[in-house]
Amino acid sequence: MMPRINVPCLSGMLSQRLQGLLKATAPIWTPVLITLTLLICTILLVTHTLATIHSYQGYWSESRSPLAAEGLGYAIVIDAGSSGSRAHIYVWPPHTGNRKDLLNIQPLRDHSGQPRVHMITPGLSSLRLTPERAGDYVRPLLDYAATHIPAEKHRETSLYIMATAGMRLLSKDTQTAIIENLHRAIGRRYQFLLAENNIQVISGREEGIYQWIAINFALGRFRHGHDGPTVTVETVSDQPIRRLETVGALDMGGASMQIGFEITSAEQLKALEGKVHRASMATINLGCADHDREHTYRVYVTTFLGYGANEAYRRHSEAVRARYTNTTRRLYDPCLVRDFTEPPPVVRNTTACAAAASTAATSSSQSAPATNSSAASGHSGPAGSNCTIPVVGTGDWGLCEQMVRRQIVEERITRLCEVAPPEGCTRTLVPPPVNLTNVEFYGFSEFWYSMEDTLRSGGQYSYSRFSQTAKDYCATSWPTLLRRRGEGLYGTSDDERLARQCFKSVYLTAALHTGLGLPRSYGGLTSTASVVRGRVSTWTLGALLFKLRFLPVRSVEAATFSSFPAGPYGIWGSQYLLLACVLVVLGVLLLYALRLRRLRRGRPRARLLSEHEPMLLGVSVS
Ligand SMILES: Nc1nc2c(ncn2[C@@H]2O[C@H](COP(=O)(O)OP(=O)(O)OP(=O)(O)O)[C@@H](O)[C@H]2O)c(=O)[nH]1
Repeated sequence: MMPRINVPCLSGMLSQRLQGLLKATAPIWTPVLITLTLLICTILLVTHTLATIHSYQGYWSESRSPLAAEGLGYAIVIDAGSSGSRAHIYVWPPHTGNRKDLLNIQPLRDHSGQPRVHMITPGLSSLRLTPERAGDYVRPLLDYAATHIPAEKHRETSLYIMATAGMRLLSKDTQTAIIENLHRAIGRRYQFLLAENNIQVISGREEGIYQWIAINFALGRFRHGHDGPTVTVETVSDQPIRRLETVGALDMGGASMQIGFEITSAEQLKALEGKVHRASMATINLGCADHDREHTYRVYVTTFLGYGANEAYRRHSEAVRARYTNTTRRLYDPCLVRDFTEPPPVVRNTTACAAAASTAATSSSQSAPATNSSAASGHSGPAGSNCTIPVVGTGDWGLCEQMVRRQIVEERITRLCEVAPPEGCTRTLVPPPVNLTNVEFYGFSEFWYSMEDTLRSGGQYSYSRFSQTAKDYCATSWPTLLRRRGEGLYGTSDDERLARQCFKSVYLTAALHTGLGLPRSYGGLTSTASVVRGRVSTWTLGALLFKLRFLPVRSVEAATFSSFPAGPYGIWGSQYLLLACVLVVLGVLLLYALRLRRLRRGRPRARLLSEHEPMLLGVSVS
């Protein structure tokens, strides 16, 4: 008779059969499972280790890091500006290990707590005719740095020389000649790390970005948390982010001026549509990972080459001299302090000058009153065909303001391209196409020197207060100013600062209100020295933070390398992985123990069951 199979019972029969099978084979599969789990974990960990070794090696070979594996890291950044070069020395402790933190880079300080900075004048661009003298030029700066950085650290101390507007105004060939000579001379004499692109003429945009980073770092605006003014940022990801509000940076040097501020709203972003403005946008990621939105900032940053205070003065001065006619005996400049006589003007060889020179030569009574510097220069009178008509200050704030404002407005239309794009041509002093009145700005360099040095009006800016102080200053006669300086009123201000302070004060306000279009009632500007709330805020610090921004993640990897490798999700990703592996192994072990216990307890029942196995399997024979 054929056996009859009861179909509805099939699945139950099978599962019971499976259970029986599992029970029977439990002592075999549990150790196999454990071994497999351990094997997979080992493979994963080895893969991570290899990946980490790879990135670790890449790091050292790629940047020849200035980061000391333990102890302090050092770097030297030379700001080679148009008016002089300054060596800044920076130092930082090992990274905290938290990927969210930037390196805690600080200036090296002297015993009184002042940052160690050494300055030389004139600017690096003064080597344009003698580039072979680059080694002699930079030596005082590097000797200074070498003295203050421990000798055993020299080999791991990166040296950066970043030249700004003065060098930007030179031809590419001249720039290259100076840079090559610097490389050769430094390589011969010093041990500092000097990669090929560590000596650079940086763009105005870069300078602006670095200044923006530096001030926000100094003010703690890159911190996490909401212990300060916050803002909703709509411009870095699909979801708005709430974080600390950053401030804008205004930097007026001798030859150029930079502005940088964060674009936070979609509305501002829309206003910046169009090629020219898009070119002024920079996306800065200060995080450790490529797609780190929390640390990504969209910054509007632009530079106005030629709109530094000294270059602006040079053009203003030319405009004054352009009023020269055959009959001019002396020229008057409302922007120079009253009764100051400008040393003989720039050498110009025009027919009119030649005529004036010969006229002046025949009239000793008309020769220029010599000032200290003009006498020293040996050009206190007419010199052949050179135009040496004196320019006398009248210290008239109102007239000067009119002149300077007109200069800015007219230059928007007429200024020729002095330097190849993208730096020069289109960058006349125009307002950015977004409303700046709600932006808080910090002003550097001339914004500080011109407000504070002689006028003692640094800090919170107010047009009415500042212009009144400056108006009084302009109208003070030159001999009175000299006497006051003798009494210690103007600190270390030299003749040039005292004499041009009137122009610079006017220019500063015109740059803000006519150039950048800020209303005179605007009160959001704070001019500041290079130290803000005890923290340094020079652009060189921003440059270093930016250049070393990937060091934190690498140092985390490096620090944890010997104990446990970091994976693609960092050290925490790897730790989670390890934890998961351990939990799985523990779980399997527990299961195994429970099984063994139950097997031991249930052995007689198992035997009993096995006696009835055919029935339990649902096969009945009829
Ligand atoms: N009073 C005072 N004036 C300074 C000092 N350093 C520079 N200046 C003057 O301030 C102006 C701007 O100088 P910097 O900020 O050094 O600008 P720079 O780097 O030479 O100029 P760029 O190349 O355009 O960036 C120049 O006219 C300098 O003469 C300083 O320490 N004190």
